[in-house]
Amino acid sequence: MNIAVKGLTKFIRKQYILTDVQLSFTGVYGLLGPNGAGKTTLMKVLAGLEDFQDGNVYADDDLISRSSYVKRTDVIGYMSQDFMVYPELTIYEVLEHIAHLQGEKPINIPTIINKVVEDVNLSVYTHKKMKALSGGMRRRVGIAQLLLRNPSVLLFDEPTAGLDIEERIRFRNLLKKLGQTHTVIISSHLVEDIEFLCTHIGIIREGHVLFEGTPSELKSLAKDIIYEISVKPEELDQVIYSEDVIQMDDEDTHINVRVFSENSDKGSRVKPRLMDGYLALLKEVRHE
Ligand SMILES: Nc1ncnc2c1ncn2[C@@H]1O[C@H](COP(=O)(O)OP(=O)(O)OP(=O)(O)O)[C@@H](O)[C@H]1O
Repeated sequence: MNIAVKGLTKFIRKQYILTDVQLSFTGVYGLLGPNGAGKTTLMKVLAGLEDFQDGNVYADDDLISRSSYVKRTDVIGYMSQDFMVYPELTIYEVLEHIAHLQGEKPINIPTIINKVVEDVNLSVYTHKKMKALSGGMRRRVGIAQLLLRNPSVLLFDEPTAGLDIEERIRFRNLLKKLGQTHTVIISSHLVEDIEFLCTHIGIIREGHVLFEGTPSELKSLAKDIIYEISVKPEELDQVIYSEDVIQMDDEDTHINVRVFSENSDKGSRVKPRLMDGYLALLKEVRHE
C-alpha cells in the first residue's frame, strides 16, 4: 500500500510546521531533513496522531483524511524512538496483553505471538522481562506489537537513534527485511541509514519539501562537483581553510579529503555518494 499527502499544511499558533507538503510514500521510504525540519510532525500526521489544518492524506489513492485527525491504526503502525512498557512483564506477557486488548481470540494468541516474535528475531527471548532488554531489543518488541495488528504501512521515527553500532546494524537489517513485505517509512537525519535502507527519499526542511526521488537522483545533484584530495597531515589545515570540505578519511600516511569543487586541479573527481547529493541540495537552497 502507498500513502500520499497533498497540500498538507500544519501550523501551531502562528508558526508553520508543514507547508503545502506533497509526497508519495512507497517502497522503503526515507524521510530526511535537518533538526526541526518537521519529520516527526509529518510522521505523526500520517499515523493519525496529530491534527493538521489543510491538505489530504491518501492510502492507495483513497482519501483517508481531509484536514483533520483520523486514526488509521488498522492500516498504519507508528513506532516512536523507544518502546518501554510494563517493565516487570516478559516479552511474551506484553504481547499477550496487547493481543487480548485488540480482541484476538485466546486460542489464536500463541500462534500469532510466535509468528511476530519470529519476524523480529526475538523467539528465544520471549521469557525475558522488558526491564532487562537492551534498547535495540525493546524496539524489536515495539515492532512485534505493531505486527500483531498486521498493518500494511510501518512508520519509524529515528529508528536507530541511541543504538550502539552492533544493534544499529541488526536493527537496520530487520527494517530491510520488513521492507520486503510492508511499505516502510523511516525518518532520520542519518544519511547512512537512509543510504543502506531506502528505495525512495523525501527531503524536507523548515516544513517545505526540497526533494523527492530515488537515491541515484539525489546523488546526481552532486554530479561532477565532488573531488578527493590526498594531503599530508601537515597540509591539512591549509586545505580545510581553502576548500569546501565534506569529509576526511585518515589513511595513516596521508588524509583523503572529500571536497565540493567546480574544478579542482589538486584532486581527482569522484562519484558522488548520497551524503554529497544531500549536502549539495542543502547548499543550493541556502544560496537561493
Ligand atoms: N507542539 C508543538 N508546539 C510548538 N512547536 C512545535 C510543536 N511540535 C513541533 N514544533 C516545532 O515544529 C518544528 C518541527 O518539529 P519536528 O519535531 O517535527 O521536527 P523534526 O524534523 O522531527 O526534528 P528533529 O530531527 O530535531 O526531531 C520545530 O521547529 C518544533 O520546534
